[in-house]
This record gives sequence, C-alpha cells and structure tokens, in this order.
Amino acid sequence: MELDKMDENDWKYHGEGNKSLVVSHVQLSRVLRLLKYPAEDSENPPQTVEQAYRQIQNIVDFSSNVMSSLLGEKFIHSGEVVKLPLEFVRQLSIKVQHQRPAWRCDKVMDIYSGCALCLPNLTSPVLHQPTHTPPLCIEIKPKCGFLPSSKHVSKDIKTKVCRFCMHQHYKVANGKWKRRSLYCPLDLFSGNRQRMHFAIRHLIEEPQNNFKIFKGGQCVYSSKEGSDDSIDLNSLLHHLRPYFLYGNNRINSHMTSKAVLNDFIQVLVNALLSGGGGDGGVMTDRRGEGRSFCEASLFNKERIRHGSQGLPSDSVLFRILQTQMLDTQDIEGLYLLYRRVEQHLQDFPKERTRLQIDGPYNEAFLEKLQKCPAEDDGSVEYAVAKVHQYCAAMTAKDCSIMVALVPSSEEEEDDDGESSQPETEGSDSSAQRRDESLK
Ligand SMILES: O=P(O)(O)O[C@@H]1[C@@H](OP(=O)(O)O)[C@H](OP(=O)(O)O)[C@H](O)[C@H](OP(=O)(O)O)[C@H]1OP(=O)(O)O
Ligand SMILES: Nc1ncnc2c1ncn2[C@@H]1O[C@H](COP(=O)(O)OP(=O)(O)OP(=O)(O)O)[C@@H](O)[C@H]1O
Repeated sequence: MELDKMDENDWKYHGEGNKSLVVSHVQLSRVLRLLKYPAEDSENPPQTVEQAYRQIQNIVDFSSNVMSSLLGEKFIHSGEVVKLPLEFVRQLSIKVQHQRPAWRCDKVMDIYSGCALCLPNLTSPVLHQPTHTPPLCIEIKPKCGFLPSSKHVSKDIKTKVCRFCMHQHYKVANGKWKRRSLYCPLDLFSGNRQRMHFAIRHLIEEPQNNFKIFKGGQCVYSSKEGSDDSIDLNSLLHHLRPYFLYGNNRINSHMTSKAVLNDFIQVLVNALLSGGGGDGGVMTDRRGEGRSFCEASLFNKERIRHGSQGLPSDSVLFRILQTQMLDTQDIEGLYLLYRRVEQHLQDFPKERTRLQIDGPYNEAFLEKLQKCPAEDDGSVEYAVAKVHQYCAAMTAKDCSIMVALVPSSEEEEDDDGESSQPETEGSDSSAQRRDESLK
C-alpha cells in the first residue's frame, strides 16, 4: 500500500461504531479506521492535525503497551498510524456516505487531519494456503461478564441482574432495538458449554450490536438498528451449510438446519474456550458463589449437568473477563476516586504530567496500573491508578472478539463427488482452523 498513491476506488465501506468509520481494501487484507466527529463540527476541524495524530497514536500505544499485556499479545492487533492524502480522504468520505446507516449520520468522518489507523482486515485473514471456500469471521461483542460486588453499589438489583440484561429494557424502551435480546454475557463467560451454547443461540436470534458474521470479508449476517425486520435465519443457514457438510470424516449433505446451527455454535464454543496453545488450566471462579449467574438469564440452572464453572486460563474469554474485573469499585465507587483526582488537578495543575493523566501509555503507566495497592491509602496516586484500571476494564467491556473459521485444505480436496452419508448427531464440523483476535 503506497500512501502517496491512494485511490478511493481501492477502498469500500466496511462498518462503523460510535467513534470511528472503517473502510476495507478491495484486494489487500487491510482496513483503515478513521475518526468521526459530531456533524455540528463538520464545518471546522475540531482538532489540529497534530492532535488527531496524537489521538490515534495514543490508541495504538494504549493497545500495544496496556491492553496487549492485559489481554495477551497473541489476541491483539494494535495497527499503526498513517498519514493519508487529504484529497483521497475527501473522495472516500463522499464515496462511503450513501452506504452509512442513517442513525450513524449524526457523526461525520474526519476529512481534515488525513490521519487514520491502519490494521489487518480481521474479517478476511491472509491465508498461507488459500482455500476455495472463503473464510468465515464471527464478530462477538460480549460486553460485561460479571456482577459487581463493590461495597459502593447502592442498588441491590445491580448485584443480581447484569448490566447488559438491564440495559435491554432501556434500549427497547427508547427504540434503539425493537426486540429484547435474551443473550446474557454471564452465560457466555461461564465456561460451561451448555450455557455458552445457550448464549450464542440467543446472539444469533437477536444479534443487535453484539454479533456479526462475515464471509470472505463481506458482512452477511447482522441486525439493522431500529428495524422491524426479523432476522433471516434461512439466509444464515444458506451461508453456513457448505462449511458444515463434513462431519466425522464423511459428507453429510442431508444435515438438518438444527444440526448445522448446532455444529456452528459448537465450533464457536470450542474457539472461545481454546487458547491457541499453552496448557490452559481452568480458572478458579473469581466471581464467587452466586455472582456468576444473572437472575435475568433464561438459562435454567437445573440444566447444568457437567459442572465446569471456569474458563481455561489461556482462553480469550478468560483474559477479557480478568481485565473487565479490574473495575473493582463499580462506577459508583470510581466516581468518588475520580473526584479526588479532579480536585487534586485543580489544586496542582502541573501534576497532570507526573500522574500520566493523558498518557503516555508506556511501561511506567502499565506498572502503576498493575501495582495499585488493594487498600485505599487516601493518596491521589491510588485514585489515579484506580481510574486507569477502570479505563482498561471499560475497554475490555466494550471490545469485540473476531473468530476466523477457515476450512482445512484436506476437506476441500475431498470435495470431489463423494457420496453423501446420513446425518448423525453431534458431528464434528468442517470449519476446523480457528483464530481469535480482538479489535
Ligand atoms: O454503555 P454501553 O454498554 O451501551 O456501550 C456503548 C456501546 O453500546 P452497545 O453496548 O454496543 O449497545 C456503544 O456502541 P454503539 O455506538 O451502540 O455501536 C459504544 O461502543 C460505546 O463506546 P464509546 O463511548 O463510543 O467508546 C459504549 O459505551 P461505553 O459504556 O463502553 O463507554
Ligand atoms: N481490524 C478490523 N478488521 C475488520 N473489521 C474491523 C476491524 N476493526 C473494526 N472492524 C469493523 O468495523 C466496526 C466498527 O469498528 P469499531 O468497533 O472499532 O468502531 P468504534 O467506533 O471504535 O466502536 P464503538 O462503537 O465501540 O466506539 C467493527 O464492529 C467491525 O465490524
């Protein structure tokens, strides 16, 4: 990719969140993540080029020096800041505008700084051995997987019903989504295969912002915000079926839809529990008795037959949960510490730099965050470390996992007219090579 010869025709709209818009290269496995600003600021650049560059460099530093250490280097892609020609960015902004969902258009793409974050395209991974069937990539935004136990929590309900499940009522009431999702993050993070299966089934039934499927880099399954349309499971099955025809070393062309879906979920559960190497001991459930089950979950506790209640310590879910649990105070306790920092900075503005309030996000920052004492000694250092731990925890509560499923080459070679076999329950899936990454 030559940065001085950028052509908007080589890029297409890929997706967006609240803070950034993502475009993907039509041939290379690359994406550009561009900042967004409120539409009111569109006439004037809200920050200088240097500030925008620094903002993106801070994202890279926070990712590579802080989140990467907390979540595990093998799960993180931090990317690099790039400086793009302004004319390219302007043309790109015009090109993608009509593909953007209307409800995201209260913000506009940054066309002033020319700065962007360049990352690998995790929805169309580069393969050592290209296969006929394009890779599938499943994006899961799992959200917060534990109930708070902080003494500062003032409402008892917060210790019984998780934030995601409570938030569902609010989101349906304010029209963001038409139907309530029955997904509960505590089921996904339980490490219990039945509960995880149950959680993923509900993600599929009502994906909202938490579940997307990409095929060869193209989004083929997701929710449309505010839309009345119910989700098209048949179209999903149409996409999935070719990947799940091979079970237990034989072709299974008469698989029922239920069996395809079960196999798909099974592969996802396996991917989420695997650690990509290492011994993967089972964690002790730090959430404690009763804290790992949300009262709003429809999963019937009686159904837990095989008692595994922990996540393997090298799994991506374990690392995310551990990082989320750096939020030990809950927002109610954290706010008091935040006020202590605020007051201190009002009294001693020059302390901002020493306390690394705005970074740099380097090793010293990580060390202070990790070595924060368990007990509050009343110091501003303690309060700052807690605020920074909270920021890392919030990042883990809002991150996405990208699971790439790549058909193994032997199975593709076998695909030359073998006779079909009757279906059996619990078959292995053909989507065998798995890779999890966080973005
Ligand atoms: O507050 P939540 O749990 O609704 O999460 C927000 C997300 O909503 P969602 O869970 O996807 O419906 C929200 O996502 P959407 O804008 O709804 O796609 C953002 O990710 C937001 O993060 P930020 O403030 O832009 O850094 C998220 O806010 P943070 O709480 O992570 O700051
Ligand atoms: N490296 C990547 N490879 C492929 N797709 C990506 C990549 N990074 C982001 N995306 C896609 O773009 C979407 C928006 O990106 P992202 O979630 O980073 O935006 P955001 O504005 O930071 O989100 P938020 O709403 O959480 O603030 C993602 O949901 C994902 O589908």
